[in-house]
Amino acid sequence: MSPTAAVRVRDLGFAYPDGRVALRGVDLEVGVGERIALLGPNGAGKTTLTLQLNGVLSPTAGHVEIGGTRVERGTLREARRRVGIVFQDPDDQLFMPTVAQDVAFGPANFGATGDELRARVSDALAAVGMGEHAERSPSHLSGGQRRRVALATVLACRPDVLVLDEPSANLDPVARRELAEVLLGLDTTLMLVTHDLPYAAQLCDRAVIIDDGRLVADGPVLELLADAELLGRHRLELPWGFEVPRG
Ligand SMILES: Nc1ncnc2c1ncn2[C@@H]1O[C@H](COP(=O)(O)OP(=O)(O)OP(=O)(O)O)[C@@H](O)[C@H]1O
Repeated sequence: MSPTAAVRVRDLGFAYPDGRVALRGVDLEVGVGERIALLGPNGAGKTTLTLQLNGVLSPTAGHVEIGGTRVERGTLREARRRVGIVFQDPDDQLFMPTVAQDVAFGPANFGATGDELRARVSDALAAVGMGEHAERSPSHLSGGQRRRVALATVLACRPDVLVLDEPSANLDPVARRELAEVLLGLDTTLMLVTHDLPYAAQLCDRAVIIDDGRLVADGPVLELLADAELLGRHRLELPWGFEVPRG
């Protein structure tokens, strides 16, 4: 057990208010700077797990630690600063009149002002290649551009852990590749929730499979993807013709 783990999830259980159990005894440790894919079929509990990391949802059993600090009532603000979640639908994250205002919103909320705030906005927009679009309305951007801006809104908060929920969904092949290049250029701890197994292979070293609220596999991403029987058991499939690169 590393004292410097970016994320430590201990025996985590969660049931929604209607009684549906979404997580059962999940243990997971993610090292600083590690890139890990969270794989699993629809309804497995992947999004529910990510929402526990910054306290949007609170566990019904077990706990989460971020950078060694337990996520609980008194540390929620800190957890939200440290863990940035990019939601699947960029429109959940964009609501201001301009791109720059959207990107400034998070860091301003965490206390950044003046030159510091301006630098955060321009750095985050430059990181996602959207610097030229700062004064445009997010609603006038393409889906791929909105996804980049949504990522910038989170990067501007300079999180220690970046969580992306289905970042490649609905992107054209060029936008998908460009987003991968952006993500590969970051040095934060990365947790990627995806059904896009080649994307997981490209971006991550390690993967876990979650099914029916349980963590059922954890290992090098290429080893997991090469195990057709394991994938089949958890309703995961590589795209036709995709060859798992030899690790
Ligand atoms: N607000 C909610 N109230 C009750 N049950 C919910 C709620 N949100 C999700 N669930 C249930 O919790 C379980 C886990 O859902 P979750 O969204 O975490 O799965 P997922 O692995 O992210 O799925 P997907 O790949 O489809 O996005 C599912 O059974 C789902 O129906």
